[in-house]
Amino acid sequence: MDASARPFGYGSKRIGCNGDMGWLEYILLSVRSGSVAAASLPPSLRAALEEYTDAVRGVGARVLELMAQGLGVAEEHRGVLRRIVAAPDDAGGADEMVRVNHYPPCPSPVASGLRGVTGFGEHTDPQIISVLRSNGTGGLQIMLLDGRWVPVAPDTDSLFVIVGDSLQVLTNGRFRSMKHRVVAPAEGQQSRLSVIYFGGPAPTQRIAPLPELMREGEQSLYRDFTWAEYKTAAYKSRLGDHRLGPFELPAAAAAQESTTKAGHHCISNAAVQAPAPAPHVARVH
Ligand SMILES: O=C(O)CCC(=O)C(=O)O
Ligand SMILES: [Fe+2]
Repeated sequence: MDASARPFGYGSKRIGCNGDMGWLEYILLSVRSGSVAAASLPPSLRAALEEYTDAVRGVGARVLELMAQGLGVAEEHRGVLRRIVAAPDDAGGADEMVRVNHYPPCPSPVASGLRGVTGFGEHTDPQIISVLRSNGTGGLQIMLLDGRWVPVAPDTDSLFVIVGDSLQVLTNGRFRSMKHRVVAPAEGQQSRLSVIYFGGPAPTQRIAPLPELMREGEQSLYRDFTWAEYKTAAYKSRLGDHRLGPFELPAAAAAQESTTKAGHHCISNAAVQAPAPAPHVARVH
């Protein structure tokens, strides 16, 4: 039976509340301390979730630090992005989630009642950073700036880092949140299993270009908003909507257009080979 994780828990086929469907079942868990979903988990699952989250949070934090460095942020401010995903509880706590997706082989598009074999429809992740791990099956695809979809080769030893919409805004468009989707395995193929950590900020966090990054005279491409505001808007939208659209100032559309034309390279959604997979990450699987 179809079910929907509203907002947390088990869901099947229904993604969100706005009619998006996919060939998958999933568990969506909030990892915020005191979250009802986490508190009601069996102790061993809760411990595994905490252990896994601690490990991938660390990877995400390191990647954010390297991104800040790559963007030329002075050494004493390198933690500026990382700290937004590590908001202390007295600041409302970072909004972190873990999602486990299971895509069984799809018998046929007709039997599934879906058009084609969409496992998870195209979308961008609204948060700051997502760290994804999967079993040895393919299916994940990312969209290049020219609109081409390219498959991400499966690699059980790699973590895939996805830039979220909020990071695009925090960097005033220097990093882009790119669309990704999952094609469900065909009949006879192995099921795909993925675990994704979503690093979001505290609800009250202002999402606006970081002053540490802005050049003299540079204007923000987005109007100011908080994470709570953006999350509410994202939950009301369809998966494939351009969710940042209503938050863009007119200059953003022009900037996007010119970068695309110039073939500017895009660093988001890169498959990142974990330097040396931490044993505690491996143990969870
Ligand atoms: O399951 C996957 O590989 C990706 C799923 C995804 O993009 C998501 O849950 O946001
Ligand atoms: Fe995603």
